[in-house]
Amino acid sequence: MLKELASVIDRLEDLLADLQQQETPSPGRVFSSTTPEPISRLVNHWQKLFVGQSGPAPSALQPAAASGTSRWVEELEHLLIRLRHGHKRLHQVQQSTSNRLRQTTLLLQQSDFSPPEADALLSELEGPDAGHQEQLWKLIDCYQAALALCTERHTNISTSYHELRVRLQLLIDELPFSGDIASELNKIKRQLLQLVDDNLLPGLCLQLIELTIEGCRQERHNSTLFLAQLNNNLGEMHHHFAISLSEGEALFDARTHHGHHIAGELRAIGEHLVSQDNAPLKEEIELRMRSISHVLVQHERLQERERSLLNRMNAMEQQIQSLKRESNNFKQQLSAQNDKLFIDNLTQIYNRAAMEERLAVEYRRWLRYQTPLCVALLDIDYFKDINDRYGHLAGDKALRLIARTIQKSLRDSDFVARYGGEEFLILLNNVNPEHIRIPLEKLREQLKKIPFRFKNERVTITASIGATLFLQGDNTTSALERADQALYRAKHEGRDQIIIA
Ligand SMILES: Nc1nc2c(ncn2[C@@H]2O[C@H](COP(=O)(O)OP(=O)(O)OP(=O)(O)O)[C@@H](O)[C@H]2O)c(=O)[nH]1
Repeated sequence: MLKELASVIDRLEDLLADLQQQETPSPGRVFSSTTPEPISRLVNHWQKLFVGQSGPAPSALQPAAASGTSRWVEELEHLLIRLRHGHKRLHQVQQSTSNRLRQTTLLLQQSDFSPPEADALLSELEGPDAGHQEQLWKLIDCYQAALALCTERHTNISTSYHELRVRLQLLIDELPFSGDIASELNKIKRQLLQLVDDNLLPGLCLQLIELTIEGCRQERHNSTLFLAQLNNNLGEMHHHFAISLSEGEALFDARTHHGHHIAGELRAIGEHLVSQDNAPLKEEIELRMRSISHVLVQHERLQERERSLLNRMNAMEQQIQSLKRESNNFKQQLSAQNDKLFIDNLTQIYNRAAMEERLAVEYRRWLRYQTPLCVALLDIDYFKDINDRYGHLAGDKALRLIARTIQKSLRDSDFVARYGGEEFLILLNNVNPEHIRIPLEKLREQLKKIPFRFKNERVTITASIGATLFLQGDNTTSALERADQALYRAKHEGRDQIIIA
């Protein structure tokens, strides 16, 4: 992809150079607007003498494209700066990705658990520009953990099957793919939720790694296609432009030549008129007039060529417009993809990645201004029972409604993200430290009031909340840990309650 981007930049630079050259007034250019054009002066002169009209030269001789050119130059210069910047960033990302993946590869090669399919995947991973390296890295981590759990050859197992499944579900939510890849990922997620045999976990991890790589490949393919198309368009545009320029120059030369011819004829008429006033003079004039009308025919042909030149310039303008439309589409796709990176697939609220960013921002703000900041963890009570009794689809539906209710219950300036499977993180900024219980109680009550109905049964879902204010000397981890401990207490002291630590 870097290669294609580089050649797009090359083409744009060529085009820009040509446009800039054309923009500079020069007597040798057909569209120069400042230099009086010899041919238009001549035609004007000729019109005065023979047709009895004076005025500006025919419109085809006007510098029609001159004002448009400077606009193109500006736009192209702008585009070039952005492309060069993008090229540099892509290069840096590729470098860091390949370094990290090389480390991963080494790590996995050292493990004696990797089955033969893993080798094929590893060689894919070694490719220089695999995307989403963060998620791949985490998936490989999960894969290693799953293998360790299955073989039980590692004594210091810290991750349980349950935790691993929850981690994998979260990772799936973070993957920003759409279409077939997204539905395959959802299938795996469902399998994770219903998995009875934990020995199948390593296989599911491998499938996830494979899908992520495929997703990256598709993304790369789409970007490469776009760049190739852009490159083609620019190539075509450049071709038209080169033809237009050389045609313009040829036209100018031809016109100058014909201009001289007409001027010579006019001079000859003048000389004969002065020196003779008899019959042979009339004959001579007739002869010259025939010659002039021949030149006129040629002149009309030149005008036709000029019209076609203008048409070509119009085609170019349209191509630039379509190029702009394509670039805009691409930009929109990229920003949609970016949004997806921070939105949880199921609930459509912020995901954990977004939460990490926001928490860091709020923490820095708290350090600077010391306005009270509260972090709360909310976990749905006995959610496993909902899944077990009414099915995972019902569980999914409940999660969506719960997320929406939390969002509605809070102020716009507060922040909520899906922290884990049925766990949510809430940030309340600028709160009155004496009254942080009030909005959280209101939220707990509203969740309890949601009229869930599964299999015709009225079901009440409750939530436990652990919350804390950021205190002197805190960092994000220590505050989160305190909120987590508070949540743990809320669960163990009977659930459906709030503990503020
Ligand atoms: N339907 C559905 N279930 C999910 C999702 N993510 C996590 N879960 C389920 O949420 C349940 C969480 O169970 P536990 O961690 O045992 O907790 P719990 O049953 O809520 O019990 P307590 O938290 O102790 O009150 C598990 O059954 C997960 O499979 C999801 O995206 N959709």
